[in-house]
Amino acid sequence: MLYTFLGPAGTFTEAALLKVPGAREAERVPSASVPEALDLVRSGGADAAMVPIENSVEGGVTATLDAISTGPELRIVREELVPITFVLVARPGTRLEDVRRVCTHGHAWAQCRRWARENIPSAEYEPASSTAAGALALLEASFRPGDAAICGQIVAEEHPELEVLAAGIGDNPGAVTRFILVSRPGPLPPRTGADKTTVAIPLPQDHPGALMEILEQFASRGVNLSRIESRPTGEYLGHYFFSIDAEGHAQDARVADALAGLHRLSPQTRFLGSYPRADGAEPVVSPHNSDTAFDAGSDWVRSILGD
Ligand SMILES: O=C(O)C(=O)C[C@]1(C(=O)O)C=C[C@@H](O)C=C1
Repeated sequence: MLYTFLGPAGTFTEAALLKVPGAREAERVPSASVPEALDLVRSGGADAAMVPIENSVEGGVTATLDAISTGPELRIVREELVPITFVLVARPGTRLEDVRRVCTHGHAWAQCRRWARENIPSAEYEPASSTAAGALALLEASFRPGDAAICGQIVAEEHPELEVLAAGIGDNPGAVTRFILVSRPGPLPPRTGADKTTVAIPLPQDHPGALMEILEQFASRGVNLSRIESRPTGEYLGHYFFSIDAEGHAQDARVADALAGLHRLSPQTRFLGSYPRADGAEPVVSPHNSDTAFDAGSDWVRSILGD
């Protein structure tokens, strides 16, 4: 297996990848951005990519939601949850009161905003493609005195040339980011009973009540949703798709039936995968939405038709 991930080494995404059994021993190639990681999988340059999808404080990672929902098809085969804690690093000799510019990933900055306002009020934010990329920029020629970065502790441990000015600087101590492992389409990971299914559903145009009808496909089959977000398709103003995580596997009859309903409503619906939940939580399924009940319903209809 050859894995890629949002790099460079030391990102939270790499920490998520290292949780995958066998990934520590496998070949791992960092990518500079989420679209680059996914394109490397599409082109066959990597077998799978680990990318962030959702943070408990800052919400969806739009770069991922957009890049997996357009272009050649990909499939999510696994998810990982990583607790997020941040440190502020700088070149040795920099004091907290000297910090004028903080380079980091947008999601990291958003999670440390309150701390930054209170502790480094004159610091400006400089976007980086990842937390580790922001920290490594401190070692480059573009460095200016007063520069600092927000990253994970691991980056500071790997780079003694950087000093930790403050630790535990996240505004929400329980912050967690969810990451997905993405492959080219292939056999689905087997159903475990504690699974998730992800879909991207373009909202049909000139169809009053379309969103309600989409949600009804899940509700009427007792399928719980764990995430729903709207994103512009980019085609024209006002055209959106919904990115949805539902509890269950496409091999569950209630989920399969909901998917068929979605396709009827919005034929461009994209199936993005059924995969085991990282927290192992099993959904509560009422008896009338069980596989047995769906089978009994189909058998009954077949008997009416004389099949
Ligand atoms: O920059 C990193 O270290 C990442 O892995 C990306 C990312 C994100 O996209 O949210 C992951 C977790 C943290 O919330 C901050 C940044």
